[in-house]
Amino acid sequence: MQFTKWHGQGNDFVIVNGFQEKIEDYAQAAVKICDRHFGIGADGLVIVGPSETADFRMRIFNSDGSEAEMCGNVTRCVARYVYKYGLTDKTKITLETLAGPIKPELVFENGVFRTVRVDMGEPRLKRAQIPMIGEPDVEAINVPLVVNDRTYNITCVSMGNPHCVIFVDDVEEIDLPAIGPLIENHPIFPRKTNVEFVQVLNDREMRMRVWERGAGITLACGTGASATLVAAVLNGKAGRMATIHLDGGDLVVEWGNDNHVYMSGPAVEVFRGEYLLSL
Ligand SMILES: N[C@H](CCC[C@H](N)C(=O)O)C(=O)O
Repeated sequence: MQFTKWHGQGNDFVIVNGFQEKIEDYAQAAVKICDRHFGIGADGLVIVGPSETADFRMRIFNSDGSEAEMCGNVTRCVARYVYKYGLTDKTKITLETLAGPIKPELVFENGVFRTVRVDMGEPRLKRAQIPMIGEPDVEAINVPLVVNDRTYNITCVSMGNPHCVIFVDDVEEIDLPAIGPLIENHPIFPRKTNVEFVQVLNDREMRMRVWERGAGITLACGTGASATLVAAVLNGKAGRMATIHLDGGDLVVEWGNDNHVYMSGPAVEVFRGEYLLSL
């Protein structure tokens, strides 16, 4: 199976051309391919294939085999991938995802590629939309969640996938491997959740570390950065545009007056190759 390996600020993915490659069991393939010792190694497997409603359909599988509704970092990589490999000559594309249509745009300056800006769509804030248990039409903004006798004030935002955002004084003090999975798998989240710990530096900058649903600690999370900005605005902690400093690099996120969230950042192809194991 031919593949190409990309990353968005260190959040890395194997991208497969679904027009050419046929994979029987995506979940099983994701676990094998994402294994960093017995496989290629990645945070996720992404298949780009035909769509009846958009330019392409993008399916995202976490390294544990679970399918995610959306992934921000790989959306930037897919936009560059389809353009670079001649699957399209458009610089503004629409991707069909389980989170709805997502619109990345390749930004060039004087003919030189600069960045990818993604229309991530609108944030969903009602508990039923996250999803999380509780009054379905009520939002969860700065509400308490008790985990191991410690209370965390959480703000939940869906970007098509669920995010639990927690503001803290010092993100470096957070024992992410210990607390991340407890919140990811908390019974209040029927489809689990991604978990973001955020330290506000000023009203235009935040530091964020993430425990991702189905993948654990990653170096960056595009939907998580988007959810972080929205949560910060809702809590009066930042303006509607900010730089999110992640372990793997920075992402710039803006919550537009059209209620769409826009995320900008790089996309890098690291290598391409042929995967030989039977899937
Ligand atoms: N683990 C996430 C999917 C990948 C999201 C992240 N890598 C991003 O860049 O948005 C989930 O299960 O919702």
